[in-house]
Amino acid sequence: MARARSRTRRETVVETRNLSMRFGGVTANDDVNFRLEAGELRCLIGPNGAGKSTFFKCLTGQLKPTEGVVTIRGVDMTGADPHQVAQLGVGVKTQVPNVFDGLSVRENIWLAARRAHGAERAERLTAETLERVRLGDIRARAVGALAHGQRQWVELGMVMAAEPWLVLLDEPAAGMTDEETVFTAELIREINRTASLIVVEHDMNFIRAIAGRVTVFHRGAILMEGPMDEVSADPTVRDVYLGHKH
Ligand SMILES: Nc1ncnc2c1ncn2[C@@H]1O[C@H](COP(=O)(O)OP(=O)(O)OP(=O)(O)O)[C@@H](O)[C@H]1O
Repeated sequence: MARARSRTRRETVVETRNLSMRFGGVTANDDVNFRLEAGELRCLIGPNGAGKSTFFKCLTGQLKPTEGVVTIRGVDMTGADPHQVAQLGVGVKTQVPNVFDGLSVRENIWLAARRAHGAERAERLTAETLERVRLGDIRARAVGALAHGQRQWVELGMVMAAEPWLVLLDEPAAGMTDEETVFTAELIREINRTASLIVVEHDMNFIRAIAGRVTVFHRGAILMEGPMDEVSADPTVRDVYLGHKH
């Protein structure tokens, strides 16, 4: 019996229990109970100020929740530092750029690979990653001289080169053109072949393109979860986005 059950319920890779985060009088997250299963690609959506980024930061160690617990693969990571989260094999891309502008595309990706792996493997992963993010032709260019979209792909490449099993991305398609957004969605689906993902995003077309499950935040709490089609057709979700219900 136990065996049959474990086959139907996949491993929980991220869980929060009764997570709340307050900034003075502002409740940014309010009693959030969240669960991500192995292999999932989950988007966090919701109107401005709904609490998505705050929740994301509680998962990555950028913020320590006021109340509640965060576990990653069953390990209590509540209030852990970002580097402790990274050490578990978690790849994180925050809204704040995390590249060395003075170094080349290749050097940035190599550094990320080398942080996680030995020299030989880092070399191989760097070459593979440059292909995957299609930046091979500009590998020698300084990252500081690149266009916005290319910089974002360098950062995604840095996440990929470490071969994480869990990836947390905050607005990976922000400021991109439609064409760039399409390729970014492709990259994310590719990452999902070997990693579970949580992606905070605004762009509805992008969310449809990556086609994962969606968790809708509203006023710091989870309003609804499900496939994008179901969620976007839900009258309450539509009202929240149009600002009818406050
Ligand atoms: N450091 C902070 N100090 C005070 N209030 C904050 C802080 N960070 C977030 N907040 C508040 O918490 C609430 C949730 O903000 P959060 O940035 O998590 O929302 P969001 O859903 O990510 O919004 P957006 O889509 O605009 O990024 C907002 O009312 C915001 O003003």
